[in-house]
Amino acid sequence: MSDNKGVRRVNEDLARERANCSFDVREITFLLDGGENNTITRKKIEDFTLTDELLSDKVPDECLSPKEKYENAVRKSCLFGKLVKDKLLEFGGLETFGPNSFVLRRIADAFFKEISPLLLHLGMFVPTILGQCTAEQQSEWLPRALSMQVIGTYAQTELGHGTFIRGLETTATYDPETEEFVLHSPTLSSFKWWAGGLGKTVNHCIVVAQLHTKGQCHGTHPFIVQIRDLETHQPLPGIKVGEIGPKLGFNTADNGFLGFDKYRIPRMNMMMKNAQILKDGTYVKLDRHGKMTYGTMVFIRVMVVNEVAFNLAKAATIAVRYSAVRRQSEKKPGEPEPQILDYVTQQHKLFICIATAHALQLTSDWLWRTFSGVVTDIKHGKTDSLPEFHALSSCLKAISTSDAALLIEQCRHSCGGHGYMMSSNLPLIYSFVTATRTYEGDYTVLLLQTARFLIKAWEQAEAGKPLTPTVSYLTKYFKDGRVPWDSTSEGIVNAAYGVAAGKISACVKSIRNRVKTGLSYEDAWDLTTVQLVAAAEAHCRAVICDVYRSEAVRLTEKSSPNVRAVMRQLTTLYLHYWALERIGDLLRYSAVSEEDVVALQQKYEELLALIRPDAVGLVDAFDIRDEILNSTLGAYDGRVYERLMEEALKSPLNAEPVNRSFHMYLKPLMQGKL
Ligand SMILES: CCCCC/C=C\C/C=C\C/C=C\C/C=C\CCCC(=O)SCCNC(=O)CCNC(=O)[C@H](O)C(C)(C)COP(=O)(O)OP(=O)(O)OC[C@H]1O[C@@H](n2cnc3c(N)ncnc32)[C@H](O)[C@@H]1OP(=O)(O)O
Ligand SMILES: Cc1cc2nc3c(=O)[nH]c(=O)nc-3n(C[C@H](O)[C@H](O)[C@H](O)COP(=O)(O)OP(=O)(O)OC[C@H]3O[C@@H](n4cnc5c(N)ncnc54)[C@H](O)[C@@H]3O)c2cc1C
Repeated sequence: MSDNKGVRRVNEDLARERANCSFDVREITFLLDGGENNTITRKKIEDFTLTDELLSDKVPDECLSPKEKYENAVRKSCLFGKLVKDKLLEFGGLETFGPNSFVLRRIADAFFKEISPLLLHLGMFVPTILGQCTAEQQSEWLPRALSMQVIGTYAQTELGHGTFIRGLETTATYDPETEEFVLHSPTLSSFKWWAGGLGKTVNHCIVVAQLHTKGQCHGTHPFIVQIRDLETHQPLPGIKVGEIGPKLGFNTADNGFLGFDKYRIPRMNMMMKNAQILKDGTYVKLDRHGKMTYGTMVFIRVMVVNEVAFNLAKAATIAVRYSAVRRQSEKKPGEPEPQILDYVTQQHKLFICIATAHALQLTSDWLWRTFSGVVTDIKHGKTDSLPEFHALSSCLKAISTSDAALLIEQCRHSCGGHGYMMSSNLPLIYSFVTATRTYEGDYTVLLLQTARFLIKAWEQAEAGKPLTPTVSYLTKYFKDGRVPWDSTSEGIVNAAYGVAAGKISACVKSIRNRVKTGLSYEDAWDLTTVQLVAAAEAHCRAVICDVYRSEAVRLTEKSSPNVRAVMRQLTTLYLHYWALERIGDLLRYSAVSEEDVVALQQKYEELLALIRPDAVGLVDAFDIRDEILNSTLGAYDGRVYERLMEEALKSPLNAEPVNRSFHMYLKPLMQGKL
């Protein structure tokens, strides 16, 4: 579907693909948007936000200097921020920042090829105020933050520590005399490092620091800290702040560093929902669970699953449309060059990207609903569901970001040389998504968090105790022996759970055997971490396969037969792909036979052929507007070569026929005068 305005002649191959598509593209768009009404609202918002006047960039962003790029990003952020403030709240007020904030995120991509310097303001500063402040503090900070009088970020990571939060060195020492906290950076490694927008943009930030009072340290807590003057924007006395320099991506996010020299903030600037300091310096802990101050990280991990699903959908749209337009080589001598989409290897590279985008999107919707339940529980003082949710969100964040980054890179490979052009947008999509594997909790570290939970769950199963929903399968597989094999979708999901259970069991055995040799539990755990990461990955894959399969069935119950058929083909393709990828595990833990493996491969190849005629329709159904795709290769009309040339001509190097370096260096070199 496209209502893109001003679309010129569509490439003939793309037009033919669309004519041959077996289903009504709009139907799948509605499914992915969560209903027709959501699609209508999204399109309305897109229509009045994505105007040429706001978006036009005479020189491509990637041709600007770092400083110009940043300034352009600030300009657009302010325009975008004003738009959100003035207009978008009409579409549901603050509620817009619930699931509908995904629409805002989507539109933001039309404004920023990289990142808005204000992303962390809306993405982390505001959510932390909501999650970590008392009602009284919220009434002070939230209106100022939402009206952008106060612009903030989230400064937790330091030069010396990111993963190990308990190891952070910045101190916040309470002084009862003045009722203030004294923030201090005692070492170079204690300097805050990385916070987005900190380098040049924000005037406030949330600082995570070790709280000291009455001579005792109570661990890390969040504080709201003003770092720049609201009028002059100069850093305040006692603050050392700057930008950390060029990175693989995120280059318009002005990630920054920050150090404190005995810098004072009022007592009430400690975010006091989960712990308080009384005027006399008494520490009062309100968090019965103990990790409630990590709440913003959990929230962002949930958001990130959706974020990477959307970015993978963008990459798949670009690569599939390009593959329908691009013709190369010959299959049989003398025949016309085929569309590269007709190569089975190309289908193998790309259809898994479409299926994974669906799998992650549906899993993310399910995760969001589960998260809402946990938040409601917490509001009622119940924190029992938190350990399971932490384990679930950690592994889903790790696997979704890692899979998406690998598959986006695969989309780039599938576009050959042109995929390497910045104007294809694939390099920027990749550089953005590959960072998600690291920030908000590194891949390995988060999988090891899930593994802790899985090992405990296994021990509970052994003791005959009840298990929480996402690990209840362990009871079923709590026995030695191989899982029966059955090649239906349900059978493959069961086998995936069987593999996870087998791997968890192997980890438990390994740890126990090592402990028996006299090692401490910690050492035995450490030596088993390669297996533990693999077990957590297997668990997570089983969950994604299960949720994707069951959600796709549920969502398409009322769909037309053709939509149901193509959605079924995609889920089956996904399950077969992962069964084949993990065939070694299946041979080890299930009763799959050699003939079954041959049948799996054959079915997988049949599915590629079945999906082929609908591939362009499937990416059209993501309904990502050209302004948001930002790609010479992926635009709806398929005018790939024209766009590549148009963009090339915008290069500043083409502004003059001869560059001055010819006269300065080349000519002297040619004439032996250098
Ligand atoms: C235009 C519209 C805008 C709207 C925006 C919307 C969307 C945008 C979406 C996304 C983009 C947003 C922003 C993106 C840009 C960049 C953002 C980057 C920001 C950052 O990058 S910001 C820094 C994040 N930095 C980390 O992410 C550090 C990772 N490091 C940790 O997270 C911890 O350090 C850990 C967990 C490794 C160890 O922590 P530890 O040492 O204290 O704990 P320990 O290992 O001892 O565990 C003791 C017991 O606590 C349990 N436990 C731990 N954590 C828990 C939790 N969260 N909940 C419940 N239980 C938890 C354990 O499971 C265990 O349980 P048990 O004992 O039962 O096993
Ligand atoms: C683009 C980007 C934006 C960011 N934005 C912010 C921000 O706005 N605010 C903020 O506070 N932070 C931010 N960060 C920091 C980010 O959260 C951290 O980089 C991340 O949590 C990883 O921590 P680290 O850098 O300390 O990695 P390290 O922990 O040093 O990891 C290095 C390696 O050691 C391994 N490792 C570490 N610990 C263990 C362990 N226990 N077991 C096994 N292996 C281990 C890791 O797996 C990894 O391979 C950002 C980072 C990036 C890249």
